Amino acid sequence: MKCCRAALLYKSCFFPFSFKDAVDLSKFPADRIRNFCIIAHIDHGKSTLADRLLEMTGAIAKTEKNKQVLDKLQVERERGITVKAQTASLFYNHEGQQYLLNLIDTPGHVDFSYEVSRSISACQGVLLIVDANQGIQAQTVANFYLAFEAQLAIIPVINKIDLKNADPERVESQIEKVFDIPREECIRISAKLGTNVENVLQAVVDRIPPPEASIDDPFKALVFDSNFDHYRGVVANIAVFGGRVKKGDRIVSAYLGKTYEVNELGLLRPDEHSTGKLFAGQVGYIVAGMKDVKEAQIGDTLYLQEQPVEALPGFKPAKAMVFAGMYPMDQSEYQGLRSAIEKLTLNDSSVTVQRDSSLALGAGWRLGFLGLLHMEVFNQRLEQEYNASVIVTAPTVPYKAVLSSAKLIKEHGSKEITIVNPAQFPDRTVVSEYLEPMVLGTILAPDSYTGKIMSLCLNRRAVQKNMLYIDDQRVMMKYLFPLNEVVVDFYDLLKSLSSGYASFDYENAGYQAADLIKMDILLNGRPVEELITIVHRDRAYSSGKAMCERLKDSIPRQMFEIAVQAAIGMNYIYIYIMKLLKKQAEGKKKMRLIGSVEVPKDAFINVLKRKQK
Ligand SMILES: Nc1nc2c(ncn2[C@@H]2O[C@H](COP(=O)(O)OP(=O)(O)OP(=O)(O)O)[C@@H](O)[C@H]2O)c(=O)[nH]1
Repeated sequence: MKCCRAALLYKSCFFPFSFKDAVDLSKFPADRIRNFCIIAHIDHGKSTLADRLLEMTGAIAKTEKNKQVLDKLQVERERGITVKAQTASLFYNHEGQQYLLNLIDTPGHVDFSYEVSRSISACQGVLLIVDANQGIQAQTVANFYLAFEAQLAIIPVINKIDLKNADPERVESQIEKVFDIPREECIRISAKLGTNVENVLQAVVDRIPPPEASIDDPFKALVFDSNFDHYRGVVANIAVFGGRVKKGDRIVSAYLGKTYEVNELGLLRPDEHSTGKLFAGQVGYIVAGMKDVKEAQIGDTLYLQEQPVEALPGFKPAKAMVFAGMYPMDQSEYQGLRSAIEKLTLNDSSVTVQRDSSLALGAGWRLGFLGLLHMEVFNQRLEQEYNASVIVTAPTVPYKAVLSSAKLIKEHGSKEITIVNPAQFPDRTVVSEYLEPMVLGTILAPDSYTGKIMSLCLNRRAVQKNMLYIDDQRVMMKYLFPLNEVVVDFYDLLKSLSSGYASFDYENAGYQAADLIKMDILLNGRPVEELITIVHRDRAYSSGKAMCERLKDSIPRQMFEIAVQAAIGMNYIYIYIMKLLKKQAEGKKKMRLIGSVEVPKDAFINVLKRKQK
């Protein structure tokens, strides 16, 4: 699917330039190669800058149609966000020399920061884009540290200087204060108009070191991304750290120890250009008959069968932070949904899938995602690309329980268990302690919103760790949050209470003991399987009441009276009786029948989203 779209794009936008005639890849020694990625807060202009760089180096023609060439997925174009990082090799002439610049586009949303770290692992430098009007945001800080810790060269680029309210002076001061980068190193550009973009290309050549890779070493490559193609199997994106590889070579995956024959390889411009070989320092794609993305593990090392090498240090696999059940609307659609989920996960190895079943919802799966946006995007892709209709249960974070029952410890083979399904939450009588995942959140906002933000954080059981003025008007705050409190709607609320000015990002911060309980929501006495949640005891009443109220607002009026209840075990903590007036309209939306009540499918997610009082 993705490849077909890529092929169409290629036809419509590729510059009339004969690639093979112009380039002999073996003539690109590593010292004329630069591997870099663009990192930034969401919407600060990465994709627009990438488009300009592609145009200026002749990879694509300059037309309106080519906006955001690297954002290939339908959901990316619709939502205006980048989900999956793409790679493009550019040829650039500088002071009489031709350079090969490998650009790796990265996503901006917090859920996809895992993609950012994998892109970084293939690079020696980054362009850190900051919007000239908005200044440094939470994701700018998070991305800066990813690059800084990986010891990459960092080129600060201040974008959107054409905007009326642009204040590059102020942004330069922020960059100096927060990142300790001299203001003279900042490049002011307008990616939209192309202003000064040439300076960015020059800086890439001058300031980013070439990869330390020698063609005389044995072949060694890092797999930093992979996609699945129905015809050819896995297409892995690799960065060659040493030696050379060509079509027909037999290569080994260090992770699995399996051997494969190289069928095809080449550069990405941004579409595939078969070159038949790749050399030290280059970045490109390789197809070697791998049938499953799990065979091309991100972070794996590839080497030649006859020249084994020590594996490169891989990097931590993505960890699912949000889990939810997915079930077909109708059990007769089970097979179709299974095949759709299989196909989508072939291309997204960060989604974890476990078979699951429930009395009310039948057979389905429990899926793990990097965050709520990741889950929503996955769901949207299932519906758009596979026409699948699914029931999604309340998202939950991975809680832990320390068991006290010898019988259960034996059954599970360990004292500590992870709970990804609230329906399987173990009772307090068999548990000595519950633990919840914590995150360290960074919030950046104008100081006039500080009071409101502090009370929102307090309301979410957060503890303040730090507060810093990054200039005379903007504050950076650090809070330790229970992950559960930020996962669903924290960001939406933060945005709305700060009129869109606050930004937020978080990183994992381990586990902490917490007083947790399982809460059921019932409709006419029937538990709603989608809405079982694990809550903090202190929050049970307010959260149960709010969920009941939102559920009643989400259900179309019915002929008869119904009860909406929240319960902990056998205790009802809140009851709401609805006076119902009219027959439910035959809605276009798909409904789920619970007891005798029809509930619209999207009601469940609305019920979970809390509103700020
Ligand atoms: N005025 C102005 N607008 C710009 C400039 N660069 C980008 N934009 C606009 O800013 C918005 C976001 O740009 P994108 O390039 O999609 O941002 P991004 O950082 O790639 O976003 P994600 O992929 O979602 O992280 C778009 O509406 C662009 O047209 C610029 O130099 N000037």
